[in-house]
Amino acid sequence: MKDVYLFSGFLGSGKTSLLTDTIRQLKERGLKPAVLMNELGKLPFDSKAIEDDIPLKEMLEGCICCTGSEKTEAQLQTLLAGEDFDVLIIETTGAAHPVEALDAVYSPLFAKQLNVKGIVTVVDSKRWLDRHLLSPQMRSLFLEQIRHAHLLLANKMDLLSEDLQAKITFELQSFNSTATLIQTSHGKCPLSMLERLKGTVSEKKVNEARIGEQLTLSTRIISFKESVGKVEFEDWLRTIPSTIYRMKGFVPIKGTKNPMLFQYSYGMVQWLPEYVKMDPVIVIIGEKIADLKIPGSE
Ligand SMILES: Nc1nc2c(ncn2[C@@H]2O[C@H](COP(=O)(O)OP(=O)(O)OP(=O)(O)O)[C@@H](O)[C@H]2O)c(=O)[nH]1
Repeated sequence: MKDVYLFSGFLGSGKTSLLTDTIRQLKERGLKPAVLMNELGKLPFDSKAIEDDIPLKEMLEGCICCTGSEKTEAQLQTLLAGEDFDVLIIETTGAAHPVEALDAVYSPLFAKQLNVKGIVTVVDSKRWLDRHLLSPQMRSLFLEQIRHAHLLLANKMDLLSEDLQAKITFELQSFNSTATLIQTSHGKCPLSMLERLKGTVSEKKVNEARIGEQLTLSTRIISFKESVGKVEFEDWLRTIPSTIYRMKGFVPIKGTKNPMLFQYSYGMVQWLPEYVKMDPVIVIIGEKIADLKIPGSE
């Protein structure tokens, strides 16, 4: 399994700085990184920060979550098939919702090859202090990126007094008390902090940190043991909590030759026939998903 890190954070928060420093540390350890970068809101020279020997896929026309997951899947497949690497870093655009970016990475096609370690959100500490100046939509995105992080970097600490550094750390921690938080300048985060992330996916159990009502986004991969009736499955879908944000994969439906392609997002369901016999596996992304009983699975 290759470790995958998703770098999230508002525009200009320090993601590229984190990326270049992480690559340096990985190389020092003799590990080979690969990078998937999207260029929305970026200047083309951003990718020049990545040295030539690093496999790099850029998504110039848009962002990882809105160019369509097929495209991301294709990019990942090309990387997996054609490049030799140990660790994949995905730098999302500062305008991407981390749930959607995560969604693009969790294709059932390579669920068993990629070990998604988690979302690392870089917070522009000055912007945190000035968040009331953001539009409601942008503020909400900014807060979502922080809320869903598994590791939070309170960055640009060099620009703040000690009092403000303490204030921000306290505020961020109370906003997302499940993430590990570290103070950084210029995105300098020890590799060990990244490696310590437990990963968000497990076939058997779900890694879900729970403190009070605050939950971290988590993921489960479900393998089906037997075919299910379509009506039965759709009845079950009507019972699931609204904290299930996304499901996708291949469901073995009674009476069909191959498992059907299944997509679920925000209550919307889509079924498509599949002409190739794919593994009957779905990926679920959401909160409070540990106790879900899925028809047809164990
Ligand atoms: N003073 C200071 N400047 C920083 C720090 N981190 C990043 N910067 C600067 O902030 C600017 C944006 O940093 P990047 O690393 O490019 O941020 P980014 O999140 O990749 O930016 P986008 O790709 O545009 O979203 C650059 O000019 C960095 O040099 C920091 O900790 N302190």
